[in-house]
Amino acid sequence: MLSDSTARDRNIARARLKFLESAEPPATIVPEGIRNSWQRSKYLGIGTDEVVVPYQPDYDRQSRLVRAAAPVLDRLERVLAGSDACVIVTDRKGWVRDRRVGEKRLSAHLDRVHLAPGFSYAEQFVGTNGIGVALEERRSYVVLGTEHFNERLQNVSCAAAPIRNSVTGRVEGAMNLTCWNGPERTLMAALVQEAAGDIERVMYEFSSSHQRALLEAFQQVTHYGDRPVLCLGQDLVLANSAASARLTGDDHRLLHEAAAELGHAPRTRKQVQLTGGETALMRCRRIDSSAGAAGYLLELAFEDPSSDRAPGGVARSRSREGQEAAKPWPLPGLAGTDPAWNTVSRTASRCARDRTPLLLHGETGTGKSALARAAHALTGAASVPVVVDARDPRHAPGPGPGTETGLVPVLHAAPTGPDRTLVLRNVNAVPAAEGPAVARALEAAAARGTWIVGTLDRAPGVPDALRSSFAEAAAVPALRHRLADLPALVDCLLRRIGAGVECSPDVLPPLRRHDWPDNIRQLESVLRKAAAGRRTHRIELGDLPPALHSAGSRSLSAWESAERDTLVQALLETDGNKLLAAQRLGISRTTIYRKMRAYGITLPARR
Ligand SMILES: Nc1ncnc2c1ncn2[C@@H]1O[C@H](COP(=O)(O)OP(=O)(O)OP(=O)(O)O)[C@@H](O)[C@H]1O
Repeated sequence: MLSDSTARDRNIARARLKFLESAEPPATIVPEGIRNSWQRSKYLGIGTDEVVVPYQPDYDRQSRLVRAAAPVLDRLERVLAGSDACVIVTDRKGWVRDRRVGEKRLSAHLDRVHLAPGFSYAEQFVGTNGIGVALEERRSYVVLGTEHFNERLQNVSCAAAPIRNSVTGRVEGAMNLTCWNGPERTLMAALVQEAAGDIERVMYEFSSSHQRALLEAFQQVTHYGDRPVLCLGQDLVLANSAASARLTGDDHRLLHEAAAELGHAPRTRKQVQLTGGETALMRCRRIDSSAGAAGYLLELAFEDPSSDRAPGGVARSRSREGQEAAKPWPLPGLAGTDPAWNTVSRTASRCARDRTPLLLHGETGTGKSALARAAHALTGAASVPVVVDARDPRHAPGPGPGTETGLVPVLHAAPTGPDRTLVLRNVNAVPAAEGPAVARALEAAAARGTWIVGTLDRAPGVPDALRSSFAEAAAVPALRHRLADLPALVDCLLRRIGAGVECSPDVLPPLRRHDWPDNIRQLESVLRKAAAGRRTHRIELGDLPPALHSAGSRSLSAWESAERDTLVQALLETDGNKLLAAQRLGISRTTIYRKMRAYGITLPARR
């Protein structure tokens, strides 16, 4: 005779097959939550024989959730050692953030079905599973073997419980326990709920010490004045009325990103263009609590002098800086009027005129060498700057002392004089051993009136010996931080590309959405390729590469890229008609929706 649980499993398995094959809802023998989840999964067109889930390896391994879960998972890992169980923590969207497995066989199985850190187990990708249902229904849930939508998950059972922020009640993630199917599964729900509660308590301790630290810093600053102040924590925003009157939620996000980029520098300033086009000059301080980094305190000054009512002179002079930055500073052959770009253009021009050695830093392709060239041209010099790249393998140091290789002889050979400019590109790549000799070569060139410019991308480290070779430093903004300049840059680059190439206005939105890790160099290359392959007299949406139609920032495998490109191509060819595109590809409409979501594909609505 069958045991009760085996008979139940068989009945559920039968009900599932019948549901998949017919247009009827699942039989009532199936628990209600599972029935609902099966219906959602079927509607979304999720596969039943293969687990296809998105992967995002670049996640924050030090997030508050991960740190709060670590001691709880450590304890459970010790308790479960050698057993056939595994504990997992996911974020609120179902992305697996940590996993501890008791035995190897289960570990190998979970790897095969991608139930591992970096993958998403949201219901929309995997169908009915403990994590997905608990997050969807916002309550703890047990999914037993055959209740899983996907066959590959049917030999395990799992229980999951949401992890909530105990102050706001917001779901922050899920705690999950998975084990091979077996009789002991009744205790699973109690265990995960207790573990989720433990994580919630640790998170509460973190956030209360973070919130105390932020509140204290905010009160100290706002007590003495009425200038705009904003305090940004992970789930806390404090703004005085001067700040809240001028900022939107999107501005908070922009300012948070800008503050995070400034990193650990104790007190730093930066200009940020807000979503309404206004420029804010922010002074940023990182606030730490006993539980680690709590957030940022931002003191703001706006471009508009009427907003600058701070009693001290500090904010007023900064507002003047803001006004200065707002004035364009055109340089020959280059485009842009973003305040940060104006500032660096003005600095470079002044340094070129005064022959002040300048270090330009910024991400690759932002225009550091181009700025040096243009500022040099603005002095009226007839010569062309000499650019020496410290990363060029031809300038690698020779086998021993006295050999005539390396950077030094190249720098000594560069023409020098009052109308000359010498650009040392990638200063951070100068080998430490060569540093002192390179510094002497730059000094000798500067002594003869040559303007010295160094460039540096994000990688750290001007070699010690070269620190005093540059009297000034200026930052060149990344393209994604000066998107208001995109139309002007596109025009400028198209003029450079060739006779009469134009761009349809439809092309700008996807260009705006892209991250541009290689900045203007990458924009130029995209436009060149689009211009070369364009089907009409101007560049249209369909001439852009598929990656530009997808907003995902994760790196895709070769197979995923190919799949995404095929989807985009089909969508472009059918003028955004998803049904037609799905038919053309031989997949269902729900699958096309799911894949578009997974790859972040965005195309304008059909006209
Ligand atoms: N403001 C601009 N207007 C037009 N073109 C620009 C502008 N800024 C940069 N470019 C173009 O972008 C390309 C990359 O610029 P550049 O080589 O100066 O970047 P970089 O920051 O020096 O890069 P790297 O760090 O890799 O040395 C060049 O073709 C340059 O002409």
